[in-house]
Amino acid sequence: MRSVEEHQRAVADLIRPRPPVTVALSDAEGLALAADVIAPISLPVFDNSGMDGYAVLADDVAGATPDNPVTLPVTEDIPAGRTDIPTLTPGSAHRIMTGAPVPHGADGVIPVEATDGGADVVRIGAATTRGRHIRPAGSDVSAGATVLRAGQLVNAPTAGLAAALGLAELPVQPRQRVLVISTGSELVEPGTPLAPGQIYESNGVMLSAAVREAGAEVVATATVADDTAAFTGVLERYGVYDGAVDLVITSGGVSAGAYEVVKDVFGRDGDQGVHFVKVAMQPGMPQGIGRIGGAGSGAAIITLPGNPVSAQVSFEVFVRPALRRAMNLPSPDRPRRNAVLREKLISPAGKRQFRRGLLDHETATVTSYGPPASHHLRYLASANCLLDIADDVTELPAGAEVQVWDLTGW
Ligand SMILES: Nc1nc2c(c(=O)[nH]1)N[C@H]1C(S)=C(S)[C@@H](COP(=O)(O)OP(=O)(O)OC[C@H]3O[C@@H](n4cnc5c(N)ncnc54)[C@H](O)[C@@H]3O)O[C@H]1N2
Ligand code: MOO
Repeated sequence: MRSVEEHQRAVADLIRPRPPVTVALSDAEGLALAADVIAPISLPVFDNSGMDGYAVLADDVAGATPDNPVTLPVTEDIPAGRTDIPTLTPGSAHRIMTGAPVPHGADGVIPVEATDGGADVVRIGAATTRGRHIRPAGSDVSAGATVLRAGQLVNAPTAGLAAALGLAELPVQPRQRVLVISTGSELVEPGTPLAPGQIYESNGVMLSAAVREAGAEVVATATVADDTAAFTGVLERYGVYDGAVDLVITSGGVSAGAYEVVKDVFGRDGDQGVHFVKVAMQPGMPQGIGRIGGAGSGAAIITLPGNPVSAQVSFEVFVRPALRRAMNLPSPDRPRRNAVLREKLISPAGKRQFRRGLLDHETATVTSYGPPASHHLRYLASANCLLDIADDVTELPAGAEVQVWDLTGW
């Protein structure tokens, strides 16, 4: 059996970054920048007012106080968006709005609150200093400066900065394109009646959500019966052989039964580029890994076990970190921390066990949540961590320190 670390490395090697692309700003959100961003213009673009008020010459209002105001004629009105820039003649004021270009010759702005707000003539009850309430061109960003670095995540403020600089597109590390396939003749779509022996398909929904949460794109979520032709038909339909998919994630059909469609399609001995291995972990022992169409080319494929908890835990342990690394996204691994176990726990010898848990962040204590068997999806659904129990540990007493993976963290 291979170790969890060995399989993690194999999956990380398999899922390779796509070449960078340039995309519209709205499509760049949540992706890593693939290159530094150089400011094409300065910010602010022009000297502009930081206040609604009156542009003046500081010398003209020297000594003005509420009891001893200075009265000036208002010779221009400058709303934001005015594109001609007037010149202030000494001894006059221009009414100006926040963000509007400061007229040539003005060196200060008096906020409207310190005036009587006059439209033709204004009484100004405060002095000002040179540059007061004027935001100089280039005081935030100088044209030519490197404002964002390759690898930085495009988030709300970075997207905002790019837009402020007039950039409609950004170079990014694109999302991995993932096709999720659930296998099993017993599976029925939620919302339709169940016949005896049938169950509702849940892995596809769950793994697709996990793919998107990891920052990747779901090309499609398909369900196929245990039928090799149906399976390869799905690969063809969604362009797996045509370069439209980077990674195929399957669930089910990889254990030791008579109808193991995934093993039947790719062969059990690895000669078709997909290797079926046992990983010393619980849940998630039967795994498959390879490339459809041969080692060097084609889409990557990870075949996850069908038991729902096995599938989701395997995704957390192997696929999520590799996907995020390939997209250069931050925190590919869930945050890990030590917590004190609140009750005794047993674990199988020779397997690294990932138990579902409830972590109390404040007290750094953890309780195991639900039984270890891999069909107990209910407990995983409300767990907030995985307890990571080493393969040589068979029993942990209450009060023991245990490593947990914080599923609420990034
Ligand atoms: N003789 C052996 N039997 C099994 C072994 C073994 O080593 N020898 N391994 C067990 C372990 S561990 C696991 S995990 C499972 C993995 O089996 P498969 O990957 O082949 O999965 P299936 O048999 O197709 O399904 C297992 C279980 O999960 C349900 N399932 C599958 N897909 C879905 C889905 N999309 N939505 C909801 N539920 C799904 C399926 O109905 C089964 O109950 O094998 C053990 N057996
Ligand atoms: O590996 Mo299976 O996941 O134990 O149930």
